[in-house]
Amino acid sequence: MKEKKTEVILEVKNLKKVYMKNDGEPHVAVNGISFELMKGEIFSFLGPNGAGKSTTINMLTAQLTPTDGEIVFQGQSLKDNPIFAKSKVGVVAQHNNLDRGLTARENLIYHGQYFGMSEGDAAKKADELLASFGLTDWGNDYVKSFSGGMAQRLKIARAIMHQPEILFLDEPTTGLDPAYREILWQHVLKLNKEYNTTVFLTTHYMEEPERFSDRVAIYNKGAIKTLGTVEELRKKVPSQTIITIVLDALNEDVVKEVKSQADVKDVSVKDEKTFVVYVDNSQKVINELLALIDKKGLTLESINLSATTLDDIFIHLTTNDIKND
Ligand SMILES: Nc1ncnc2c1ncn2[C@@H]1O[C@H](COP(=O)(O)OP(=O)(O)OP(=O)(O)O)[C@@H](O)[C@H]1O
Repeated sequence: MKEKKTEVILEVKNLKKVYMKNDGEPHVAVNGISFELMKGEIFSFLGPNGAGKSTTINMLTAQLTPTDGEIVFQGQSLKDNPIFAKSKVGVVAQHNNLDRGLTARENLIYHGQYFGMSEGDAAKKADELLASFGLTDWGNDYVKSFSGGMAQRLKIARAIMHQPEILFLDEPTTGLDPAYREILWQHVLKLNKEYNTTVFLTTHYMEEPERFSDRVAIYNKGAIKTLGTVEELRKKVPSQTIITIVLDALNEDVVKEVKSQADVKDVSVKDEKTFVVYVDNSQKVINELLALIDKKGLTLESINLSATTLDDIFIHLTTNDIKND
C-alpha cells in the first residue's frame, strides 16, 4: 500500500470551461469541478474521448483561461500569478508543440535555459535525456524531420529537463512503443521518488494508472464521477469478479436476458462485440451464459473470467449501463 500524501500543492475549485461552438451554441467542456492535488502523488485523470481532460490540463497549466472557478498553486492564485505556476510545471501536451525550426538538442537546451538552468547544465542534461530516449543520433537534426514517436519522446524529455514540481502528462504514451513506454515511466517514477514530483496524468491505457497511481479520478461529461485509490474505486463496481464475453455480434436481447439472471449483479457493454457481466457465483453464471448463447444460435468468440481491472471500473462508470435502459 502506498503512503498517503497529505500536503496540498494545487487546489481546484469549481473550475468551469464553456467553449463557443462555430454554430454559436455554448459547449460546457468542464462543468465546475473541484479537487486537490497532493505534493508527491501520481494522480490519474481518466475520461473518455472529448470528456474535457486536455481542457482541464490547459487551464491548470495557465494556457487556457477558465470561464469560472479558481486554481490555487502552492497557495497562490493562478489567475493572479500565472508566471509563478508556469515556472514550476512541466507539460507533455497532446499536440506536437516542439520548435520545429530547432534541432532536438536545441529544443532541450533552450527549454532548460528558459527555466533558469546554466547553458552547461542544460547541455549535459539534454545529452543524458537524448541518450535515454534513443535520440542521440538525431540530436542535431531538425525536429521537423522527426517521426511522431520521436517527437513524442523529445516532448517528454523536454518536459522533465527542469525537474518540474508538477509534471502534467496528457496521454504521454500515445504513439510510443512498449519499450519507450517503460523508459518514460522509469523517468517519471525516478522524478517522483527522488524529487517528490507530483504527476498529473491523462491516458487511455488503463494499466498505467492501475500500476502507478496514488489516486484516480474518473471524469465524464464535464464532471468527476469518482475519485480515490484504485482499491477504493474497485469497491464502486458491483462485484470483484467479471465474465467478459465476446460474440460475433452483440445482441441487445441477449444482454438484457443475461442481466435478468439471478446471480448477475450488473452488465456493461464494452464494444459492439463485447459485454462484461459482474457476478458472484461465476461457475453457475458461465454455464447459464453458454446455454443461452447456444439457445440463441449465437457464435461465441471468447469467454473469460477475471478479477475487475481499472479498465472495467472505467467502462462501468462511463458507459451507459444497459441495465438502466
Ligand atoms: N477550442 C475549442 N473550441 C470549441 N470546443 C472545443 C475546443 N477545444 C475543445 N473543445 C471541445 O471540448 C470538449 C473537450 O475537449 P478536450 O480536448 O478537453 O477532451 P479530452 O478529454 O482531452 O479528449 P481526448 O481524450 O479525445 O483527448 C470536446 O467536445 C471538444 O470538441
